[in-house]
Order: sequence, then structure tokens, then C-alpha cells
Amino acid sequence: MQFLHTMVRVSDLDASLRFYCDLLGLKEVRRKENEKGRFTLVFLAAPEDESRSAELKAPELELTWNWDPEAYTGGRSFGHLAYRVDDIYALCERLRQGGVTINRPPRDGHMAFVRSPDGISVELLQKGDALPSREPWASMENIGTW
Ligand SMILES: C[C@@H](O)C(=O)SC[C@H](NC(=O)CC[C@H](N)C(=O)O)C(=O)NCC(=O)O
Ligand code: NI
Repeated sequence: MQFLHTMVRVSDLDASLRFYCDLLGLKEVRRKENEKGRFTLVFLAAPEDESRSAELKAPELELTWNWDPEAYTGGRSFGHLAYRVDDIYALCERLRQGGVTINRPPRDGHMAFVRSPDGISVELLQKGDALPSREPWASMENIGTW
């Protein structure tokens, strides 16, 4: 058995691609439009996973955009998506400047939590071998609500 992907439903595909790709850094690897079902699937991969050979089938994030608006309620049991990052401070600063809610700033240089436009929690973990470039967050209080 092999883990393939996590699927999240998104209410605004453009806003979600801006968050997951332009700001967070994921890469779109393919998409499927379904005229009959009236939805679009967009598969995203982290850069290091995207470069893996095809037979390894890297883990992906599947964005589902239903063309007809739906209210996505519940789902409290879903926790978060987690990514290992090269420089947690630089990434959080880019996300913050892009208007993203930083729920848990990376004050310890190790872990941060941010939210997608639909409120999906994303955990960022600093790679162990790479020291964060700077610490603009050390004195900042928690931003956003937990
Ligand atoms: C391509 C493969 O990875 C899928 O997950 S397709 C699964 C399929 N998705 C849809 O029909 C998307 C539109 C639908 N309105 C929805 O919001 O799910 C599906 O069976 N989805 C049902 C589910 O519970 O995921
Ligand atoms: Ni799927």
C-alpha cells in the first residue's frame, strides 16, 4: 500500500492556487475538468516530491473545485497538511506579506501553522539541517486565533 494524496475541497480555485502555489510554493502537476460532474481537480506536489521519478508516485494534494458553490461545513476531525521547508522564517514572511493568517508564528525556528483561504490548517516544519535565515518572528505575539 502507498499513500497517494489528500483531497481538500476549495471554494475559490484561483485564491487557493495563489495560496498553495504562488505563496506556499507547491507545483501544479496536472488537472482534470469534469464537465458532466461540474468540477475541476487540480493536483499539486511539493517541489522535492515533483522531481521524484513517476513510478515512485510522489504524495500529492488534490484540490477539488465544485463549479456550483457549496457550503463546506463540519470536517472538524480533519487536522492539517504538513510540509518540511528549507527556511521557515523566510516562508512565513512571504506568506504573511501575501495576506495569509499565521496562526502559530515560527518563533522557535521549528514549527509554524498557517491557514488556507478555506481555513485548512497547514503545518510547516523546518528542515533539521538548514538554519533559518533570520528570526523576524521571535518577539511577535501569536497572530490570528488558534
Ligand atoms: C481523481 C481521484 O483522486 C478522485 O478523488 S475523484 C473522486 C470523486 N471526486 C469528485 O467527484 C469531485 C466532485 C464532487 N462533487 C466532490 O466534491 O467530491 C469522488 O468520488 N468524490 C467523493 C468524495 O467523497 O471524495
Ligand atoms: Ni482522490
